[in-house]
Amino acid sequence: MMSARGTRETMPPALDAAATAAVTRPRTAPDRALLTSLAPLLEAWLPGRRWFAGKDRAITGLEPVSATELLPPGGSTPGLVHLLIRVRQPGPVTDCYQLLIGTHPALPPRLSDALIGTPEDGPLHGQAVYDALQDPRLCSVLLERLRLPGRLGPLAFSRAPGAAIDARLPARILQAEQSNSSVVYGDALILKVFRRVYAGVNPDLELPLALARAGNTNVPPPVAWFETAALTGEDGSDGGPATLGVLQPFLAGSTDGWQLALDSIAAGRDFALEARSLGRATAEVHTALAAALPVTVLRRVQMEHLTALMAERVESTAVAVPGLAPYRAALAAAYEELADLTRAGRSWPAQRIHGDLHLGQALRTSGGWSLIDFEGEPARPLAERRRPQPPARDVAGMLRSFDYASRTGGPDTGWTLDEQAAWAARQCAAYCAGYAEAAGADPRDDAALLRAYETDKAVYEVLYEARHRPDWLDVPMAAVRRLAAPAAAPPTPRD
Ligand SMILES: Nc1ncnc2c1ncn2[C@@H]1O[C@H](COP(=O)(O)OP(=O)(O)O)[C@@H](O)[C@H]1O
Ligand SMILES: O=P(O)(O)O[C@H]1O[C@H](CO)[C@@H](O[C@H]2O[C@H](CO)[C@@H](O)[C@H](O)[C@H]2O)[C@H](O)[C@H]1O
Repeated sequence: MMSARGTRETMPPALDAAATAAVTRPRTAPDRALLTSLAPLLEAWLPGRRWFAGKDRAITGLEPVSATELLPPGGSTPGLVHLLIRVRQPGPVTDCYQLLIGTHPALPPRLSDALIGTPEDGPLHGQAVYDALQDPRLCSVLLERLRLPGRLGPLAFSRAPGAAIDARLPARILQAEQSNSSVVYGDALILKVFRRVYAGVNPDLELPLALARAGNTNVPPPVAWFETAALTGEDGSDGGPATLGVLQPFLAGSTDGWQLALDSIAAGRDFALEARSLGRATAEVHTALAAALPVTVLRRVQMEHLTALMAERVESTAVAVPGLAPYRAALAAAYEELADLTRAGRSWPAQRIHGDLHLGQALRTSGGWSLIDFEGEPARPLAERRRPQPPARDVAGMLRSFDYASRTGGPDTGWTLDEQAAWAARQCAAYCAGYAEAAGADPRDDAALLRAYETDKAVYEVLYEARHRPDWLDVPMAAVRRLAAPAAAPPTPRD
């Protein structure tokens, strides 16, 4: 576990006496009475959250993992309780979720959208219980905790050496529906609070910390973070501490690559210079990760495992999205081609990578591109996400994103399908050329690997769109049709 550093400091004037008392008064035991009174409200509230992964299954029970007071609940002033709960649902694993629960004797109307409910009995009887991350005042309490490294019950707060945190920065909640919840403090810092929590260090802390220590500047360096003491693993084992949240610099004035790409399509501008520079930034991050963290070589056994996972994804997605079924065999051919190469003795270098790279994960500032959100594919077990993988997976993710941008922005501009494909091909070529400049190797030279990863990502997207944005389903389905007919789909073009 990363050790808590630093010493206690005097409290800033912005926090009141109640907050001062609470942050130094830990309460560690899971509070069953508290959860019992909250359970019916949470069971109704959780399925409506974008970050709740179990929307397709009924909740059969909630179990407390820990309940930690940050401000005493139940009184005449707002309270704040940090909760970790396991959500029981049919299926082999029970997910653990992080909730920050605000309590208020009379919830102000500005917080009405955050209301979870009002318990009819138990310790919070009559109090409004709400999502504390919607309340700037309670978000400030969390920032104050991060300013003061140390322990609070099972929670451990750490700060990067030399990092200064001004706890008076006003909090603003990012409203966009995301996999997690993020709070911006005064346009200077952003705190990502992980909602679904896994035993072990989250790559969204691990990789940016490793990159910061290696001097890489393409990723915002963690300023502070918090963890919980040993959490049981997904398989019931003792999985060790789990990362709960990461505070990092907010890149004010940045625009994400997705928006920039759509703007450039709408304005009829080319994006190739940006794509090229994004390719270079990706390669620089990969090079730094390979130097900072363990690397390996994937031989036959590992590649067979990898291609088996890809094939499994096709099968399970075809069950959930029947429109994919006719392409199953043709898609699997891309994975077979890789497996054939390994059987012939070919091996591939693997290293830690981003794992879910797309244009929305790239922020353009005046100083260049920054990459964010190193969590990897959120639905996969943490151990799998932390395994070294071929960097081509990230490259393929970005290539898919250029295809998405052209098919989303192109029709509004009146482009034909050929014009959309030509735009995407130009950006893919520029991105790969930029990558090659910085990495010394061109990802297009490994066409079988790139095609397998593009295929795997397109299949992932089919399920993602079917679940979250059915109107967008045809974007990855069009890619599936193209990738399933490789003779008609030329390899990624060169400049
Ligand atoms: N360092 C940052 N600076 C500016 N904006 C950021 C930063 N980190 C994240 N964001 C914004 O917050 C959004 C959510 O962050 P992300 O890490 O992708 O969270 P999630 O895991 O919930 O998808 C991003 O789409 C981006 O717009
Ligand atoms: O929430 P995350 O950023 O972790 O990623 C998920 O949501 C993305 C959509 O917001 C989704 O990305 C897909 O759509 C993008 C356009 O909205 C496109 O640029 C990506 O290439 C495409 O994969 C992502 O797959 C999903 O994991």
